[in-house]
Amino acid sequence: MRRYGKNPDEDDIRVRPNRKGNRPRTNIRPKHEDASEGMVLTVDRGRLTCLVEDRTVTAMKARELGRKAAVVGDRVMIVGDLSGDKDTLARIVRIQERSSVLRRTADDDDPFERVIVANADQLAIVTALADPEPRPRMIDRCLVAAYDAGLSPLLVLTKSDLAPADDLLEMYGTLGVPHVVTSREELYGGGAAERVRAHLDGKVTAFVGHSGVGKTTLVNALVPEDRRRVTGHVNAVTGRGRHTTTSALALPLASSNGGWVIDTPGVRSFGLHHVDPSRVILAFPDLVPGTENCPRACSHDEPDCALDAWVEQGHADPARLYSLRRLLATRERHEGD
Ligand SMILES: Nc1nc2c(ncn2[C@@H]2O[C@H](COP(=O)(O)OP(=O)(O)OP(=O)(O)O)[C@@H](O)[C@H]2O)c(=O)[nH]1
Ligand SMILES: [Zn+2]
Repeated sequence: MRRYGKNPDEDDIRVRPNRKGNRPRTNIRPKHEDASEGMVLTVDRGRLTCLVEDRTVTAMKARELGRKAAVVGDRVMIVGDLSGDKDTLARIVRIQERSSVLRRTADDDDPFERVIVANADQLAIVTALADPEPRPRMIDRCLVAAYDAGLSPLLVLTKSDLAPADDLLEMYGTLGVPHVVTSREELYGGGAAERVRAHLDGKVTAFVGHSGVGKTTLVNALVPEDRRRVTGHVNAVTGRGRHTTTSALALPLASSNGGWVIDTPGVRSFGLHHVDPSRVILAFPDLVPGTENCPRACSHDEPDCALDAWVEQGHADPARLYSLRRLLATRERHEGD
């Protein structure tokens, strides 16, 4: 029997002639009052793994979302089969407003700058003290990305069995960046995992670091045993890690108060050309009042910048202004960034 009325389950819904002549639309839009909220854990070729309550649900983006991509850490509204059973596919119908976004820079593999992590609170910058040698410029760029995105930075210095941390700590002491020094032995026997965890509890922390710095070793010490990754998978031919995916992966922080560790494989650097000096300077509250007499849209690194006078008058430590300018200067890309 033919039924009338607006039933979204109806197969033969009549469509209105479309004046613009593009794809016909039904006047019945799907309703999503029954959607559940989930968190995106990882993305792989259009399939998103989401946590809905305590279930892991595979989902695809609904067409109505258009070009906007959901990324790891996103809070999304999902409809459809949310059982988490094998071979089920749910639909993401909305991406909730983000509290923060972290952008990866464009590179050879991908010409577009992209958001890689949403809603992180903190950026853990993982640097080895040796093998590979620390790269302060890279650390500075990560700090700028963190300050610009409104994330608090955390410096994790690994491989302390190979070299001391003093020089680096002196360099970053001026910035007041919190830090933890670790080694593989201390992570898996000593108290280093607990020391790192103390900075992560209850927060969403994105981990970045160059290949070989010991990020996998570190992350594995922080997440439940059954979520650990295999380390040392470097392809003998290409020299690259086996996991070439650019998607990050959210892992629960073991024995914590709802903390998340977001591992970001393949993130070599951040796009910084969108960075606004007026946001970076917010990480320097002692310098902010000194900018009152700056010219409009001051880069804080130009002859008329009022910060020189502010420091000369003794309102702030000159080393802080030096550090700010060092950070702002990393916005210009160099070879190897
Ligand atoms: N000496 C020393 N070696 C370490 C330490 N932590 C990790 N390593 C070694 O450093 C190498 C790289 O460690 P991974 O944890 O795989 O490093 P990663 O940063 O994840 O590197 P990719 O997998 O290439 O992204 C491995 O051979 C580790 O065993 C440490 O504290 N001290
Ligand atoms: Zn200025």
